[in-house]
Formats: sequence, C-alpha cells, structure tokens
Amino acid sequence: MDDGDAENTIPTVDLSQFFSKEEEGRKLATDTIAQACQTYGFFRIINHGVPAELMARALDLSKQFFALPDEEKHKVKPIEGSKAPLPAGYARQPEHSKDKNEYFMVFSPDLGFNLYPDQPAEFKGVIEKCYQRLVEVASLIQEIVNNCMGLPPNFLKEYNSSRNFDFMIALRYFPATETENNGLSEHQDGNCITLVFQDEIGGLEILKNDNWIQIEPSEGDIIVNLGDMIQVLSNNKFKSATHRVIQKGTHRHSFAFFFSIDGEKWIEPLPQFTTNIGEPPKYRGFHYKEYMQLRMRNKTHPPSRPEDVIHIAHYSI
Ligand SMILES: O=C(O)CCC(=O)C(=O)O
Ligand SMILES: [Fe+2]
Repeated sequence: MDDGDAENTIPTVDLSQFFSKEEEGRKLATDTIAQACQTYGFFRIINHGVPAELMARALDLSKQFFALPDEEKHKVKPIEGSKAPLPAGYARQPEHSKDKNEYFMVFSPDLGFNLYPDQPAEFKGVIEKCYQRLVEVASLIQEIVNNCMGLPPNFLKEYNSSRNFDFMIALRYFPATETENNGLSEHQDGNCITLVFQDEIGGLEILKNDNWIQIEPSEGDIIVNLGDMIQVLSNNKFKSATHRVIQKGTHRHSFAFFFSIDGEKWIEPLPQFTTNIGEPPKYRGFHYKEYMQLRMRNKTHPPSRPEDVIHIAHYSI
C-alpha cells in the first residue's frame, strides 16, 4: 500500500484487505483512509471487486453513445414530470456554462426512472451491471468511513439505508480549445461518497495542500472522494474533497457514481462531533433534497458570478 505521503500523489488502498480476515492489513488501510479523509478527501482503490473489463466496456460503450449525432442523443432526453430526483437521461451543459461536458444520468435500475438509447444495444446491460457493483463498493467504503469516524458499528448503514437518491453519470468532456480548458469547474460533491473511473486521457485534478495535483488514470482503478454530507455529519472533521477536470487535446470519458442519501433525510452535524465533545455545530440542519435541488439549479441556470453558486457554505453557521 502506498500512503500517498508525497505531495503529488494520493494514497492507493488495496480493498482486498477488507475481504480477508487479516486484521493488521485492514487496520493499516483504515488508517490511511482516515488520514486522507481528514486532510484532502481523496484516495485510489484497487482490488475493489469491480472487474476491470466491465469498466473498460462501459467506457467503450459510452464513447460509442456520445459519438452519435446530437439528434440521436437528444432522443434520450429527460421526461418532463418524471418523479426521478434529477433528470435521468442525456444532457449537455448549457451553452453559457463554463463547464464543457455532456453526460448521461441513471438511477438505481430498481426505480424504473432510467431511459436508454437504442444504440449501442449493450449499453443498458453493462451500465446496470456496473451500477450494482459500484453500490457494493460504496457500501463497503461507507462502512470503513463509519469506523474512521469512530461511529458505532453500522451507524451510517442504518442512517443512510435508502438507495433512492444515488445516481451515476457517464461523462464526455470536449477537447480543449486555444482559449479554454475548463472541463468541470473546481467544486465539492454534494453527496456522501463518490466513485470515479476514467479512460486514459487524464484531466481530473484534486486540491491537496493548496496544490492542484493530477490523478493519473490507471485502468481498473477507482478514485474515491467524500462529499458534503460526510463533511456536515462530521462537523468538518472529514473533508469534502475539492476537485476539477481540465480539458485535454481530445475527448475524455469517465463515469462518476454518487452514493447519496435519501432526499427526505434531515442532515445536521452528529452529536458525536458537536454536543458530545463540546463543539458548536458548524451547519444548520436541512433536508438533503433541498440542497440537491439548489445544486441542480447551479447547473441548469449557472450564475454569472462565481460567488452566487450555491455550495455547502449556504448552510454554515
Ligand atoms: O470526470 C471526472 O473525473 C470527475 C467528475 C466529477 O467530479 C463530478 O461529476 O462531480
Ligand atoms: Fe465531482
């Protein structure tokens, strides 16, 4: 295991430690994750149980999908009035957005919200397989983070028991131009835990000790980061990671899976990080759904002034 001490790397954690009975390796891996989560919030996982061929196939099929003519892609545009938490299907960032990408969004296959293109024909099956495997990986990461946070066993599992607000996006970033290379602006994710896998192009960068560092793509690896919900629950002890995507000379493809929490859930710093230790809460409470809708509005109606973009500081006290 590489603990990522060097300034320009993130730790690599071998998840097979958690599938074995060997206590020592599991403890070391847990410490590495705890350290990363309390500083900049990112780590890489290997031997996580999702077959590399499955991820490669998903990337290949998404490449085929995004290469279709616009009119084909728009056939899977979100249905008006759908009950899905966010618009499922194909969308492109608005023309005036600084973010230069397009994406295809799916929810848990069990919910019946998903739309799929006719071509490529295998897309649906491969995406749904990937989705299920990523739920399993995120559930394991959540259990590890639960222990890193010193919470009672299974606390997060029980607190976050609904999978109705999780979603996954296949992303395609456009090539950089002479004047622009902003694929996805600097941000933190709004959910609990994010998993990303990507093609060989590169461009994902994370903020570590005030420096932007590049996450080198490596086939079969998954990049993990914590989102705002863990930051709020832990009253800022565990960090929602800051990251961005820089455009390269050619299209880049990635998948991001967002392990979230139910929209009806009331979110506020846990007593373990506030009253029990005499610390004032750093956030007021809110329903997850409300925050998610505010963030979606950032995307559909991007404010012209960066300071008007809503992020978790909206709930700071
Ligand atoms: O494409 C990537 O590598 C990261 C995507 C991301 O950060 C996001 O969708 O929130
Ligand atoms: Fe992100």
